[in-house]
Amino acid sequence: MNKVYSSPEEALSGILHDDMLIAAGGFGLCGIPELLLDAIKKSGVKNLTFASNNAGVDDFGIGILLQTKQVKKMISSYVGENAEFMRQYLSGELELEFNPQGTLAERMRAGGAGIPGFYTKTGVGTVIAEGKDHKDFNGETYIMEEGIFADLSIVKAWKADETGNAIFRKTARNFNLPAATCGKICVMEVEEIVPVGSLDPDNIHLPGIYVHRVVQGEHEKRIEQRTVREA
Ligand SMILES: CC(=O)CC(=O)O
Repeated sequence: MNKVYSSPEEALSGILHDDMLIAAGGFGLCGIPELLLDAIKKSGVKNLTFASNNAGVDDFGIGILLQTKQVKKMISSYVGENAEFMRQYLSGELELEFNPQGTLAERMRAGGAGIPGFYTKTGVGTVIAEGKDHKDFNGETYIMEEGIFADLSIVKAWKADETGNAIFRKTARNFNLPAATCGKICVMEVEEIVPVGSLDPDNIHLPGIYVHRVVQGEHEKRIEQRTVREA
């Protein structure tokens, strides 16, 4: 089955609609599915909820969709370094569901594994715990967190074969992996698409069975060069 699409717009065709919950990979500014985000921006879909560790910066990552007011709600753990995010949140335009970072990763992993909820000690006694089910296990109190079941996953891999067996690079691996598994459909942009059989099966981080569509992405090195140029 050929999963390779010729453009980010093609890779998302027939999938996007208003009010979607989208799980997006990326950590800091690495491993961001930037071309797919750009295609979502161009599509004009709105009232989106994103589950993503961060909301990018003003002109990169999910930040570009905040500028166009296409995002209704963020489910995130780190929301710094984005002035428009701060403005929209403080003015009440943007909803925010704040999660401890490990809880967010586990919520995505749980959704990908079909697990609707789990108990964690993280957040007990803080605002995070307000309104959540509390339960004691072995004399310790835990709170229940819900798995994330997204309509769509968008992720960025370093290398993948044409069937979506993927390898992520360094820090870009942490959120891309669970984000990829918790959506009904996973669209992946890849820095380098290689022929089936050329990746060592022992080195695959994400089996292609989770990935529905693949599209050629750009090299992160380009971003490093831009950052150096702008510094
Ligand atoms: C510090 C972080 O959580 C990194 C990020 O911006 O995603």
